[in-house]
Amino acid sequence: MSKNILVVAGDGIGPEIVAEAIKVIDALQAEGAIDVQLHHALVGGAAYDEFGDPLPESTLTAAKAADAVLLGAVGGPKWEPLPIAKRPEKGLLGLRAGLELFANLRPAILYPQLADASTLKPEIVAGLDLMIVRELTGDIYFGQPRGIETLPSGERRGINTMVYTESEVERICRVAFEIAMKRNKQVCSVDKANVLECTEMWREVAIKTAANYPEITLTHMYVDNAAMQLVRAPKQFDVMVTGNIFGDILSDCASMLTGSIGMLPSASLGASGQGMYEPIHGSAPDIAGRGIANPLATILSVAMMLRYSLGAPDAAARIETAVSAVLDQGLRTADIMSAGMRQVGTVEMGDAVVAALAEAR
Ligand SMILES: NC(=O)c1ccc[n+]([C@@H]2O[C@H](COP(=O)([O-])OP(=O)(O)OC[C@H]3O[C@@H](n4cnc5c(N)ncnc54)[C@H](O)[C@@H]3O)[C@@H](O)[C@H]2O)c1
Ligand SMILES: CC(C)[C@H](C(=O)O)[C@@H](O)C(=O)O
Ligand SMILES: [Mg+2]
Repeated sequence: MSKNILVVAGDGIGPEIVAEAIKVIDALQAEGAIDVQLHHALVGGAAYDEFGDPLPESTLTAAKAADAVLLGAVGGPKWEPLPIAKRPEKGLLGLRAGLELFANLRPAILYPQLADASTLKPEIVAGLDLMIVRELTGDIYFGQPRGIETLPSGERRGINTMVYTESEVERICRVAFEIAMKRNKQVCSVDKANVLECTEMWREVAIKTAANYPEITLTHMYVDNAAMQLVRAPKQFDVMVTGNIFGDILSDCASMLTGSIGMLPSASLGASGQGMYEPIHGSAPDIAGRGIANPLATILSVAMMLRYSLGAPDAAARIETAVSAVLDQGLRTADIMSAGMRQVGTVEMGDAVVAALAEAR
């Protein structure tokens, strides 16, 4: 039976990179490898401009009805900062929370062809295959109280609150442990338990939950050290599990080990099989409209979507093989360009992946 994908192209480079991902979906559909129907909706700045609301009710309803959501990126200087309730990020955060997508998987894999593009020396980064499991619907992103208030003195005070319940920590740790069971059975939980009670509890719950997974080796690291270790010796990690804000920051950091933030896909999953798939990067306003954005993170997000939500692991693997083939051909967008390679734009890169897909059968 046909599966429904809600496409949310978003703002900035969002529509440019999503167009290339759709080409890949269309190519798989044309040859009968998948059976999907695409629907489109607005979130973020585009939705704010059209409806005065960064997350229109109709979009959330359509997202809930879909088997999967493919999202480009949202936001940009035109809309930030607006009054907090209207900020476009509320659109994306509202979508994640509305769909209860608490588990954000952010794999950071170095394609060997991009060893030159990594910010680390080849011997330190070769073979990197890291999975960051980021909690996505809690933490300081959603904790109350929040806001900006004016004190009697007239000075303003900005407030955000880091909050986790035990059950929220337990369920994200379980996701990380289940993933680790299919990998090297090693999980590093990243926290700031030396300072923040919320993450002190995180660590306790992680240890308690790990008791259900006797084969797992669970280690703990403070987030500041983890950031340093990621750029010092990233291969010491296999699966990292962490909260929303730490995971946001660490995954951007890890992306550069793979050559570019334009290479990292993500899957946001809940308790059902439904998921939202998006590159980890943003709307890149500095390069929007120039046709130079790297579409590979979005195309690789389609592969994750096929694997995790649409039950098409073979098609997913073919996309990953096609991406590798295109890199073998020496094609590089500007962000991953290195000596001796051929620089291409967003559209040419997407076309090359579609062409390679036919070969990857
Ligand atoms: N998931 C999302 O929708 C998401 C994620 C992060 C940021 N944002 C939003 O995006 C806007 C811009 O944020 P930012 O500049 O801090 O982060 P960003 O990720 O958009 O860009 C950071 C840098 O990486 C580059 N970059 C990002 N994606 C690229 C790609 N595919 N190819 C080549 N280069 C790429 C950009 O040109 C920029 O120099 C903000 O409004 C922010 O809130 C949205
Ligand atoms: C745009 C923003 C709300 C978002 C986040 O912080 O989660 C982004 O940085 C991401 O990594 O997806
Ligand atoms: Mg981020």
